[in-house]
Amino acid sequence: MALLCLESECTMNTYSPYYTFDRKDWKAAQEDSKLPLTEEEFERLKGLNEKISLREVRDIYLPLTRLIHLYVSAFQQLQEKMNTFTGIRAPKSPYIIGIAGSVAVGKSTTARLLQTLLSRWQEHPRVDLVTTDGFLYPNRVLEEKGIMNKKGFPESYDIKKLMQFISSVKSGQPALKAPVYSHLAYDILADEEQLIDQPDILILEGINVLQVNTEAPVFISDFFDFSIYIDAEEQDIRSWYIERYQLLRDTAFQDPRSYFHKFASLSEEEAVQNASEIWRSINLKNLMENILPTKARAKLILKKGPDHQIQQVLLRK
Ligand SMILES: Nc1ncnc2c1ncn2[C@@H]1O[C@H](COP(=O)(O)OP(=O)(O)O)[C@@H](O)[C@H]1O
Ligand SMILES: CC(C)(COP(=O)(O)O)[C@@H](O)C(=O)NCCC(=O)O
Repeated sequence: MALLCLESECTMNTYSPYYTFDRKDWKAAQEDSKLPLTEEEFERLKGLNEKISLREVRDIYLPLTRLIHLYVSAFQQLQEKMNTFTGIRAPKSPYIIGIAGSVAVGKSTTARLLQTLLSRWQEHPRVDLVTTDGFLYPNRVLEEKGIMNKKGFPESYDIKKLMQFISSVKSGQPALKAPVYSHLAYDILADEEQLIDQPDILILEGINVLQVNTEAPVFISDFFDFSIYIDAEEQDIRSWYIERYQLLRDTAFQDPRSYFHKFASLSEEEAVQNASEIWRSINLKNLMENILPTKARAKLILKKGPDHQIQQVLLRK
């Protein structure tokens, strides 16, 4: 059975650079209607984010991982052929997937979902996930630079360090270490590292991964084999940001170690006001100036509706 619908069945403009699928077309990409996930596996996925619906996993994310699996298999076969052609037994180079989009659009949920689903294939069981927040400058440096209110903007990242890291991963280097950011501490954790040791697939997730800089000779995305931009209407993302902030106020902010502990006792109304202000002055500005302009650079765009359901999938030809 065809994995993707025929051109005539798809909502497709023949001369668009994208194949455009609505939910129905995308769903048709499934091999059969039953979910090839065990109860236990689905429970594990629910553990990633209890708001994810089984229907969404079955209709959208499973077909998506099947598609990515095709790309990874082709990549792995090409690597083997190249090794035969060159006679060089080069270290195995991981398949790298970038996931971009606004703060609060659902990048980390999607990344964790894809990590879990992609690792079910025996051809690529080792799927690592790195988030670019680990490459933010520590608060001390951001304060010195006077850009504490610019967290997430291009200048707040140690981009050289991120370039060095992604280039080493792609070269197949073993035992690499990625720095770790804590949302609780709102800072880099100086005494923690994430070990990345020649995975089959590396997912790099972050608001900045498709950004380009006219002064740099190479960009992060030059190392990507596949890239995804998660898209949604601004007012929807804004309300997801505020909802998440309210949830954090009731949970993580209650922890005295939390950077935002001072906001734990805010009233409902004050919390909404505070979150709206952070959204307006930092995250919305960053979305408009630096994130949204990178959308067209992605291989695949997932367009979400107000309930987080994917309404449209655009795949670059
Ligand atoms: N597929 C989804 N279904 C339901 N809720 C979701 C989904 N993806 C994300 N969310 C919710 O949206 C908010 C932002 O998601 P998150 O993955 O943390 O975003 P990001 O990593 O882009 O900041 C969270 O509250 C999360 O629970
Ligand atoms: C840490 C972030 C910059 C996201 O980083 P990413 O992993 O996408 O590189 C963002 O979640 C953030 O904290 N922004 C600052 C404004 C705010 O507190 O929402």
